[in-house]
Amino acid sequence: MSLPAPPVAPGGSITLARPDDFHLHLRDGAALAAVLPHSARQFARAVVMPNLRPPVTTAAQAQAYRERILAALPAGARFEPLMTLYLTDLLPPDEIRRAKEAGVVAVKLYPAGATTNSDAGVTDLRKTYATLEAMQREGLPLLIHGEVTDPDIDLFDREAVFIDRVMRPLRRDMPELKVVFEHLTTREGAQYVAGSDRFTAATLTPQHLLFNRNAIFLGGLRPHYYCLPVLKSEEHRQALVAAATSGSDKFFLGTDSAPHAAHLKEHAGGHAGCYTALTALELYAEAFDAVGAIDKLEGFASFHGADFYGLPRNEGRITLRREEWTVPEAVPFGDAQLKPLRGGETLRWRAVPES
Ligand SMILES: NC(=O)N[C@@H](CC(=O)O)C(=O)O
Ligand SMILES: [Zn+2]
Ligand SMILES: [Zn+2]
Repeated sequence: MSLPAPPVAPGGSITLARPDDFHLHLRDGAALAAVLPHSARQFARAVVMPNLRPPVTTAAQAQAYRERILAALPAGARFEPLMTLYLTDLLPPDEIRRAKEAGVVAVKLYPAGATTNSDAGVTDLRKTYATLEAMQREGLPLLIHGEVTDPDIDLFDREAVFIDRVMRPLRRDMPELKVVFEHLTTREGAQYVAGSDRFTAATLTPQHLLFNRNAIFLGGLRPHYYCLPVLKSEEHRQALVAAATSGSDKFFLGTDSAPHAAHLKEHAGGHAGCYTALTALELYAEAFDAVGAIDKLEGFASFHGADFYGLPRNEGRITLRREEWTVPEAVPFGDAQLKPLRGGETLRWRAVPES
């Protein structure tokens, strides 16, 4: 056990290599234009999720989406979108080579019905094995929303059951396929990944490191804390914090920032997703600082993910200052409003990118 990092005094700061976000929803059109500057301000690169309507299922669609993202960047911003394809039962193995040539960095598995815009997702992973074999050959990672959708399984157990029903058989059948278990939410998930070989890694979101499921219900139903996989109990949160701050290179930053218009979250059948891009690094800093591990943030945020994907580490830097500031309650989102997680609250860290 290493000693806790010394606390950073108010007004003090730490500087990190510029980080990357390995799990980000940017949407499209006016929504894309509204949220992209927030991510581009803090992150050098982001792995952009393909769950648009219709989903991004071909190399050509991924290239066109990448062009729309670049066109929506504020003047002078330096930000590289890393594109992904959406795995369906019908994604042909040939598309993998074309995707690789087009600069696509990964393929995303959404079990059909598991989350937002997953109706085109995979119904049985075995139907995709020829495509997964092509990915294994090309070294293209599979990113997994790891929840079973069986209605008989309790919502809070869906990740743990996924490990036994899907992850273990997949790892046995496709041992050298690179796999990222996205947005881990459980102790079982953290233990599974920590005990796996070098082909398996995981992303962790700020909300799952900072909050347990009480946050959804305290003082009334709070839809802005509702995302999928849903927040779990305190025991699980602590296991995730331990994994993130362990220094293990199998765990890295992926916000899963998932913007939905406020009126669609504050709604019967409210949409799943927390909007964290505006405050991402500050939220992670708070989670790491709370356990005296701010010195472990740089590896988690800036090195482990790039190393797993085989990308160069970033050149630029970003400073986190120990300074209080209040998160805006809402930001414009096309014709609607978007409510950032912790909107209206005071945060203790503030990110100051290098100009
Ligand atoms: N995390 C979420 O709650 N929502 C994501 C989808 C996802 O990552 O599962 C979204 O696209 O809104
Ligand atoms: Zn997901
Ligand atoms: Zn997501």
